[in-house]
Amino acid sequence: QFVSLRQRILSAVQKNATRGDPRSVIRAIDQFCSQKEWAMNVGNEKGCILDSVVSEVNPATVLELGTYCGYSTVRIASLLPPYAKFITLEFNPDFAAVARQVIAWAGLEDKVQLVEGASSDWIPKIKEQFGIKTFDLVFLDHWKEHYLSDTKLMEECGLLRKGSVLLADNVICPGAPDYVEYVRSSPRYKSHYFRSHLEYTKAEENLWYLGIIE
Ligand SMILES: CCCNc1ncnc2c1ncn2[C@@H]1O[C@H](/C=C/CNC(=O)c2cc(-c3ccc(F)cc3)cc(O)c2O)[C@H](C)[C@H]1O
Ligand SMILES: [Mg+2]
Repeated sequence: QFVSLRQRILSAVQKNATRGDPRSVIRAIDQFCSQKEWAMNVGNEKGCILDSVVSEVNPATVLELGTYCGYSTVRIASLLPPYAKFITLEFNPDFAAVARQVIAWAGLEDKVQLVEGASSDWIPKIKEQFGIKTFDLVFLDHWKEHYLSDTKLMEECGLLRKGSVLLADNVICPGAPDYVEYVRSSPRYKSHYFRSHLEYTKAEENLWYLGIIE
């Protein structure tokens, strides 16, 4: 019978990764996606950039928009200090179900809260529901046409402060031009991009790093 790509990714993790070992989970997904089937995980090249930003920011509060199969969720959660609060939003129940199992296989279910629902519904409720004032780090990797609206929504909800870091995947491919235009022309943001490649390919890509300066 038909087995979805997300199920095949989960099976590859359960077959090849060691329970409780986040790095082996990441390796298993990267091997599957580079040798068997491409999937839109952030991948190892951009993943290393993500790791360095997480380590440098050393965030007490993190928000991820778009969990997908949990690849970047595992990368981020494995680097967080014990007191950190990490929320990842995923509105597709099938992806949420796979991501929960990938996160659990890595032994990180206590480090991250996977919330099933749309960012636009949940961002306004985060303060009261999770007792979070502002986010030290936000990783944007959901539908690209929602990067801008969700960033504005986070601003309006007072979830961003001076020093908050927004890290956005795919600003080149598939691209988020309105988002790039907005943050580049806004005096509130100091932006910087990390040159990289689209996951598992040689195509040019950037991770877009934004520091909020006021
Ligand atoms: C209310 C809606 C918004 N709120 C939302 N709230 C919660 N969850 C949301 C919201 N919007 C979406 N999601 C979830 O996030 C995930 C979606 C992720 C989307 N990612 C891409 O499209 C992409 C494409 C390529 C790519 C590159 C080259 C190619 F040739 C092909 C593909 C590469 C990449 O690295 C990519 O990340 C997940 C599937 C989806 O259910
Ligand atoms: Mg992406």
